Formats: sequence, structure tokens, C-alpha cells
Amino acid sequence: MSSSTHFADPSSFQQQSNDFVRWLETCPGVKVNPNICLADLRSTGSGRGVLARSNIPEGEELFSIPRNLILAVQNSELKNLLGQELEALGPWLSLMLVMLHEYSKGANSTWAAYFRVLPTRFDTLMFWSPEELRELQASAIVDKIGKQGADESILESIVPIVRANSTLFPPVHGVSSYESDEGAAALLELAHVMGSLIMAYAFDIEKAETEDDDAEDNDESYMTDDEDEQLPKGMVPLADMLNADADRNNARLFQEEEFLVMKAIKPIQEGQEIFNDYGEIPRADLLRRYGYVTENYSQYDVIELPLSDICQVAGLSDSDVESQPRLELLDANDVLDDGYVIPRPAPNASLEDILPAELVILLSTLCLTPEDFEQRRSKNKPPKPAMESSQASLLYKILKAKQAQYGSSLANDLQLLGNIQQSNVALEGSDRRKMMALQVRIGEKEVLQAVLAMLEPLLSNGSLKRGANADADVRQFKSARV
Ligand SMILES: C[S@@+](CC[C@H](N)C(=O)[O-])C[C@H]1O[C@@H](n2cnc3c(N)ncnc32)[C@H](O)[C@@H]1O
Repeated sequence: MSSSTHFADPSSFQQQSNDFVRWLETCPGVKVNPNICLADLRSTGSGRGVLARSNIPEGEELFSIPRNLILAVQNSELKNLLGQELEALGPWLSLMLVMLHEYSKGANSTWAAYFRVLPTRFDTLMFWSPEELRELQASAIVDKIGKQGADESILESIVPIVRANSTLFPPVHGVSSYESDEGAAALLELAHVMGSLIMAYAFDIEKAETEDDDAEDNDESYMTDDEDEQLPKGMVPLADMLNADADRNNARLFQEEEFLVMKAIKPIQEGQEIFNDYGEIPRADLLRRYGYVTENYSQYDVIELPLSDICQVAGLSDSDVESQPRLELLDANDVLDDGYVIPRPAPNASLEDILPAELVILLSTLCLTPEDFEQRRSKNKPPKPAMESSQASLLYKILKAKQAQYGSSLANDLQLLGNIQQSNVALEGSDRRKMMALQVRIGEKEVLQAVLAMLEPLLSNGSLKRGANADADVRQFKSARV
């Protein structure tokens, strides 16, 4: 979110905010603390946000939204009007369809004033051109965007329902019908707007009787997950006007029996922005899902090593479990992953702190001599996650190969970023996207460089010096986080 360009009719921005707040105030059960306000933060590049008008103590209720005001399947008349079970579509598509229906009703929708404050254009990776995406270079995030899968889901599941129920989905934006190819293309575009809103704005809605209050979810690209496990999603007016910024989180949504209640979780000073928590996500994921990055998320940056790349460097002809006995052994023991995530090392972190145990087991397995491997295979027992010189040198080569996949060096990128920052120009559109891609790839290259530096002493010493209690060391490797 940068500026006006993300909102339909930006000249009425303030009016839309006022109308939205007025609408909320007329909804039965809504309570908004007079010490907060919805603010225009476009000048700082964050669209709308919520500010404290005066000091707010920790624990104070900021606002409270009744469950029946959530834009969600259970609250839309669509579930009664459509001759099919909406929930069967899964949380993403069912909410997408409900939003398409409510949006198409225009002023007749309960949520009309709410829709008018929501953006219609996004900087999430789903909307980037191939040229813009190339700026992310070798980032694993490029393979997680899921645009093609999303297109297919919409065309297979949403378009036929909309076409078969044209009175429930009257075409909008001057489109005469969704029957033609052009109509389907317009519907696809609108469905992506709804999908992107769900991705960046919706909450997982817990059942009223549950006490667990983890509001935000951690989904991948929309519609690509195993949906069985997922909670229904809902758009919670006002709760989703809160921005987020890593360490500055000072509010949280509590899902109570009849209301969703936003509360201050820290004292908030007059004039301060009120921030929700989008989670500890790397900037690559922040960009994919929310379309922005800020520097203080850099602490969560990671690199991801696909299994196929690791196998290639290790000299395997492919990464198929069926044809690679070493991978088969790990798979049979449930310790094989498609990819491995290494987080940015905190100051003074050790390799044990950052390397996932499954990665170290994979490295160890790939380093076994044929005889040792046969022995382990006969016992169906993978090696323990111990990091010795052979594993370190294999990992070093893997990281070097990853580094070579990026089209520019860290030094060059830092220079480029410095020049852009020095010029002090507020970037818009494609330039802003490219700058965010630059920040993401710098983060990943920094992680690579830091891990390579941590491996170097192992290469020269020949082996990792381990304490007397080797098994205790081994257990310190963490589980993979892919
Ligand atoms: C849940 S909405 C928050 C309300 C949003 N600012 C708006 O005007 O509608 C999430 C979106 O807000 C923007 N956003 C959130 N936190 C931000 C931040 N710290 N800096 C810039 N943009 C931010 C991103 O565009 C993100 O996708």
C-alpha cells in the first residue's frame, strides 16, 4: 500500500473514512473507544491506519465488533439464496463468493460503506509483472505466488456459480455480462481483488465457544492449502484497518463469545499508531501477502533451499524418492522435506540454533559412504543431526550455489539501495515494487553470507568441536520450518 493509487476514488478518501466510521456507529453492538481514530496515512505509505487520540492504558478495549457484523459466510444472505452448500468450497472460495455477492449489491449491501474503504489495487506479488518479479532474482518466494492455481480455482469453481446465478451476481464496473470471455476475464479480475483482500485483511474466525484467540493465520498463497484444517475466514470491519510493523505491535484481537474485541496490549501514547501483529514473517512473505516491506521485519528474513537444489549440488541425478535410496530412507522415517528454511542468525547464534535438524540429517545422509549408508538402510535408521566437516562443506557448496543463482552481488545491491535512499524520492508503482524486491533479495543474500561465514571455521578446522555430551548437542538442532 503506498498511496492513493490503491483506492477507488481517492479524491473522496476522507469522506469514505467518515462514512465508514458513521456506518459502524449505527451498527447495533459496535463500540469504538473515543480515544482512537481512523487516520489517513497515505503520506507515510500505509493507506489508512488507526491512531490513539490520547494515552491509552494497557488492557483497554479499543473497539468491539459483534460477530454478526463480520463479512463472512455465516452472516451473508447468500448462503440461503444459493442452492448449494457454500462452506463446501472451503474458507477462501466461499468467502470470495460471498464478497463478490455483497460487492455486486452495491449500496444495498450491509457492508457497502466498508467496501468503499477497502483498496481495489494491490502490491502483493500476485499482481506483479514478470519483469517486476525478476527483481526478486533467486528468492524462493517467486514459486509460492500461486497465480496460476488461483486462476484455475476461480475459473473452475467461482465462474460457473456466478454464471448460473446471474441475479445474485449482477455484473459491475460497466460489464454487461459474465457470459462472454471478456466477462469471465472481468470476473477473474474482480475475484482476485476479493482474494487479495482476504489474504491481507481477513481473520480466521474461531467458533464462538473456543477460547483460543490467535486471530491472524499463516496461510500460503490463496486457495493452495489443505483446506480441511482451516477455520472459516471473515472480514472484520475496523479490525483490519490496523497496520502492522514487526516490533511495534501494541494491540490484539480477542475472539470472544459474541464480539471480536481489539484491546491494547501495551500502553499507547497519544498520537501513536495502533498496530496489529501479522506474525514473524520474512520480508519475502510480507511482500507476497501484504504487498509492503519495512526494515524491522528484516530480523525474520530467511533463505530457503529446495531439496532439488541440494540434491543437485550433492551429485544426485534427481530428487525423486523412488529413484534415490538415500532420500527414500529419510522419507520412510518422515524426516524428508521439499525444502529447508534457514533463518537470519541472531547475534551470537550457533549453527545449532539456525539449522533445521532435518536439513542436517539430510546433509549427513548425503555424506555417508556407500558402506555406511547400506548399514543404515538395513536398519532403517537415518543418521543423527550432527554437523561435522563433511556436512559443513556440502552445505557451504549448496549455499554458494544458491548465492550464484542471484543475478547481482550483495555489495552491488546495498550500493543500489543506498543510492535510492539517498535520493530521498518517494517511489511509486513499479519503482516502489522494484525497491521492495531489492530489499527482499538483500535480506536473503545477507542470510546466505552470514551462514557461509559461520561455516567457514568448520571447513578450516576440519570438524565441528563438540562438547563431551555429543547427543545433547545433536538434540539442539531445531525442527524444519518450511
Ligand atoms: C489489514 S490492512 C491495514 C489497513 C490498510 N492500511 C488500509 O488502508 O486499508 C493491511 C494492508 O495495510 C498495508 N500496511 C499494513 N502495515 C503497513 C506498514 N507498516 N507500512 C505500510 N503499509 C502497511 C499493506 O498494504 C497491507 O496489505
